[in-house]
Amino acid sequence: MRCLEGRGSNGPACLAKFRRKGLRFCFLSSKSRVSTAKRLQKFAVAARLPPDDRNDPDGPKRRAMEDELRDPKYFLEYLLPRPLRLAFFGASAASCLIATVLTAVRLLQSPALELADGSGPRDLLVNIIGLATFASLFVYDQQQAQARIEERRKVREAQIALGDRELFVNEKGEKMSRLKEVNDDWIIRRLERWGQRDGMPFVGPAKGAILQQLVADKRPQLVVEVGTMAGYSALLMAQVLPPGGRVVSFEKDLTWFLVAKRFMWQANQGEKNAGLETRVGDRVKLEWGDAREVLPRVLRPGRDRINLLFLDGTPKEYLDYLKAAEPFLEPGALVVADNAGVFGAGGLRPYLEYVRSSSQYRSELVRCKLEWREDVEDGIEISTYLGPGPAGPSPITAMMSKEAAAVGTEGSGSPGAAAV
Ligand SMILES: C[S@@+](CC[C@H](N)C(=O)[O-])C[C@H]1O[C@@H](n2cnc3c(N)ncnc32)[C@H](O)[C@@H]1O
Repeated sequence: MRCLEGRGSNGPACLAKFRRKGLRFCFLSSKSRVSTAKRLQKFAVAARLPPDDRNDPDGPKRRAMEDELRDPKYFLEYLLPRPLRLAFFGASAASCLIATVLTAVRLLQSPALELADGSGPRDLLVNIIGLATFASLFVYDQQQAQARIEERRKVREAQIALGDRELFVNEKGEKMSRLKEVNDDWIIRRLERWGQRDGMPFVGPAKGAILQQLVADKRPQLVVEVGTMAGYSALLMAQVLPPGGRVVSFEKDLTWFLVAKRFMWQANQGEKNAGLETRVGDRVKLEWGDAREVLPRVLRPGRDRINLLFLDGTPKEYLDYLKAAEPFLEPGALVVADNAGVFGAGGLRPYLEYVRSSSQYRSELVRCKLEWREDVEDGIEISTYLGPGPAGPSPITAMMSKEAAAVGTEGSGSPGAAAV
């Protein structure tokens, strides 16, 4: 916990100290076995992000730096090399030009014949359109590249000013700059700054601390997450996994999927440079697609047993995610649903009714604040999967659950075994 509280000025020193002692992550104390909602809530309050970014005179520079991380063009650039794009546009424009000239020459040589059968003018038009299209794409790409070069220059300057980038002289004596060794903590701090500034729906440090504590206690071999976004929660969970553990995270939005891929890659660099064999980013496997369809295809029946399922996608789909993942849940697995407070009476209602009334789950709400907001109450629903039982809740249980929700007694879920 000291480690989390010290994320501001003394955070790196604190983390280095823990690492020297061979600890991957450290919480308040080893005897802190967090099992009750109250304890988890206390934990969340203590882990709040220090106000190191508020009234920051370097704010504009930080924004310039982080804009790099938000622009999807950069992620496409990262995956699709520009030389290939230019070669394709250039070659296509050149072949259209050649075809245009050849068709024009043919038309000039035998105008009567070509005009009679109609193919000459049509070919000429098609080739001219192709030429115009590919030439425009070529020029547009060049212009975009110039704009990006300029933008990157500004980003580099901002990174140097903020200490994220260092200057060095290469073998040829040229002055160069490079990003400092980055690792998972660096990425997490960056994402927290971004999240706080723009109110991004990352799980945030307070709920993130609860999540980490659950993972640290549960020691899961397989964590499945629905809703990766930039990979903030996936990285947090990966940091505290036991040896051999992995996180499989599903994201349906391609841009976010690529963003998260890049962050996972970056998160590995510090550890790679330090010569470490196992890296936090490697423990996260990202899957692109709607989790409702992709999850049952990606996990192997009988082999992949989920020990912790974290749901943070579209609220009204939570029940579908759970149903898709249920055949893979290990008895005793934890199912953690974010935003059970803010969406408890809305999109999450069918999900909450299900886990609170089903005999297959024991469920409770851990109240906490919404990420980045001290004035908005939220909560995480933590349900324990008890194993396959009778199909679905009894009508009485379902009715009691509905009544309880109607009078606003949302909270400790009814242990299904007692209710049936
Ligand atoms: C609240 S954000 C997740 C934040 C992330 N867990 C974190 O704390 O950093 C929700 C994400 O879920 C994704 N999503 C929504 N519905 C999904 C689905 N059916 N399958 C996979 N991803 C989904 C969205 O594209 C979005 O990126």
